[in-house]
Amino acid sequence: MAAVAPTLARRIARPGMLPLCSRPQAWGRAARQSPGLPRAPSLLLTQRRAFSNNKILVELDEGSGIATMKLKSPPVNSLSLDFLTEFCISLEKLENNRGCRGVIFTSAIPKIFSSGLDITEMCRKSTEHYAEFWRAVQEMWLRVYGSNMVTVAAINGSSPAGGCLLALSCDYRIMAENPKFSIGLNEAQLGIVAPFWFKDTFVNVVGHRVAERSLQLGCLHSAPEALRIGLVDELVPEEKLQDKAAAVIAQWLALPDHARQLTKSMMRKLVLDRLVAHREEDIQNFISFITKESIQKSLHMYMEMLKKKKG
Ligand SMILES: CCCCCCCCCCC/C=C/C(=O)SCCNC(=O)CCNC(=O)[C@H](O)C(C)(C)COP(=O)(O)OP(=O)(O)OC[C@H]1O[C@@H](n2cnc3c(N)ncnc32)[C@H](O)[C@@H]1OP(=O)(O)O
Repeated sequence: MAAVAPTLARRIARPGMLPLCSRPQAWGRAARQSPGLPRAPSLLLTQRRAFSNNKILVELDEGSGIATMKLKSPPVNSLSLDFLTEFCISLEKLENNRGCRGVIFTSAIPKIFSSGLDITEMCRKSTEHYAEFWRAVQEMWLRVYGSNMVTVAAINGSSPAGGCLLALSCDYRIMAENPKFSIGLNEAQLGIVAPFWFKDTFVNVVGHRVAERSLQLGCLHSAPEALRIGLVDELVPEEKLQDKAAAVIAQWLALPDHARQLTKSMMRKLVLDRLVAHREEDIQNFISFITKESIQKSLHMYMEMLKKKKG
């Protein structure tokens, strides 16, 4: 962990402190600026503001109000505690900026959107570490799924498990039309189980039957198959992905914010409230599950398999 990171991590994870997501988000937050006429972002003569931390590059186009969060944590954008902490801090900055109305999540790493939760964070660590890590995973989901902003995933690479969850939590998913890229909640293949809020998010996107089959088999779907089952909304050539994402956001932002935000809140509130109400219990469930010797063995074997595949 980088020198500064434990402090950042504690900001999110310290018990007794208000978690960041306790601020009202899609439910009960004032509407953002009035949208005005829809404008194509590329036609605007506007100022771009950029900020970054170690793992995420953020660029905000102040004219269109659209930000891009580029995940940049080599080799595979795995969602480590440090990464999740930096992600939530960057997203909070955008949430607090009333000029920012939409966010595109994409990757700066070729061929990989995100490889999901960092498996090493779940192997042979202390109970305190597991609690801190899992709270950060919850925080990422609560923030993205509950965001007032329009969120679009521009999926420019493979996106298993936690990477898929990030995409599923957005309002719209556009994937590069490369059949080698895959996406899905493949937890079962690792011998682990997607928690109820991963499952609920998935069901809300693809429906119960498709989700059940896909989750039980731990499927990773190729980009064309992901489109067919509704896991992503459209496929575009990779070079057009960012422009398409900006165009989609501009279209969504053309509607009055309060109507869109209240509708989003109505659609997502039940699922969000369920985790908020059972957050500590969910952390305890994670710890009981992940500390089982059989689960640790499964994760170890999976990591070995990844290494063998390489060499
Ligand atoms: C009763 C119910 C209770 C429920 C309680 C909860 C239970 C727990 C729930 C946990 C939910 C978990 C969610 C997850 O996200 S688990 C992670 C799933 N991710 C994967 O399966 C992806 C694995 N990775 C890959 O398939 C490939 O790496 C990938 C396609 C992403 C890239 O392939 P590529 O060939 O380009 O790169 P390499 O495979 O060589 O990988 C490079 C190095 O990166 C390491 N790596 C890859 N993925 C991860 C990862 N997710 N975490 C940590 N490290 C990762 C890989 O080992 C290589 O490392 P080395 O260079 O050191 O060998």
